[in-house]
Amino acid sequence: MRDRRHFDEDDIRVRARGGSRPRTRRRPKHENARPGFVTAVDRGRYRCLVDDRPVVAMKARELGRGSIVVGDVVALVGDLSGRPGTLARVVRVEERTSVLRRTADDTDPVERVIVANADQLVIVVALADPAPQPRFIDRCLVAAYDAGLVPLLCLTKADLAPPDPLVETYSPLGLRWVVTRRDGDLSALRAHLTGRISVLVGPSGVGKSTLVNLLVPEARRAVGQVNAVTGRGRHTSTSAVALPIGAPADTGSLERLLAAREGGVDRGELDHGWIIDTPGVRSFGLAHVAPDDVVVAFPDLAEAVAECPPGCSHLPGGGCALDDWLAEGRVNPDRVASFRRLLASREGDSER
Ligand SMILES: Nc1nc2c(ncn2[C@@H]2O[C@H](COP(=O)(O)OP(=O)(O)OP(=O)(O)O)[C@@H](O)[C@H]2O)c(=O)[nH]1
Ligand SMILES: [Zn+2]
Repeated sequence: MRDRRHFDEDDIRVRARGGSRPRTRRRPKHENARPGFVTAVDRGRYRCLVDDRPVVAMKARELGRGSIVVGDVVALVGDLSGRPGTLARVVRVEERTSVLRRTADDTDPVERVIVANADQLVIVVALADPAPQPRFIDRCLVAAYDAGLVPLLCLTKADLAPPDPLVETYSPLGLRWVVTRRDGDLSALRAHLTGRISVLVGPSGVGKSTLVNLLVPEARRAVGQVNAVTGRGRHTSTSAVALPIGAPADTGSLERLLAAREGGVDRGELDHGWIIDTPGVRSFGLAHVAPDDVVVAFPDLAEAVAECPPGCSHLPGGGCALDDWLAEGRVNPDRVASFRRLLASREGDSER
């Protein structure tokens, strides 16, 4: 992401003419573009981190209808000072390492990318008030595996109820988990967040905002700055916001974080990460996910499903091996029910 890593021919030609740079009426000189990280999006305005400062940008017309979302790494030109009232232009969106999508609901085939480049989905669930919904967890697991994000189960409000039943269900599946409470120690959660770009998702009231404010005490202020630019209130925004945790963020530390994914940098050497809060996203539609990819979130059922006839819908009847395994008591009925509910909801039956 270091800028001007390469010179293209155009750049060399300009220099070869010598003397003063020619005044041109050409398009922006993209070879001079600088890298930025999109931390918030609000109605056509993109808040980007450039070096260590926030810059507000618009999309260059030449980008057309392509979307820019939180987590995108972009190339920017124009006024990159970050001074109030200035507006830079995004001229390029770099290739995404992951995309987290949702559909408006399970039967709506229109995919919407919510977040780019994340590598962890933090599924925030309260141990009580509201009571945990394993179906919500299962749905998020499907979305995470589909998007190539590692899931982390974050069980909040540990002061109200013990984590045991959920941990007993999910830790045998290889799911990593942490337990938190607002008056407790968050170091285990912090350790999981360091060196990653994490998306937080959870039902209303589980304590997500509480957690974000504990992790990033200045979060409110940072969010306020976005709105000072756009003139709109936080309450009207349902879009995602990326917040740095740990060491102060700049595009250099982001570069190391992205390199860690390819093994170029040891994740243990990183001292910062990003959390992406998604206030408007309560869950994920799964219309775009194939049945085989739903199975991935249910490793405890994989052995049974392997005995199914080809093309099995895995719904009751129709020769699904799960029926036999259920009858023989070899699989957990709650898990089968959750699996089948997710599959059925994808085909248009309402889950709720
Ligand atoms: N007992 C207990 N209550 C908590 C804890 N964390 C948060 N709460 C309370 O739970 C309620 C919801 O917390 P929020 O942080 O607003 O939850 P949220 O997930 O952001 O909710 P939405 O804004 O609706 O998405 C508030 O009344 C918090 O004070 C906790 O660890 N223990
Ligand atoms: Zn089947």
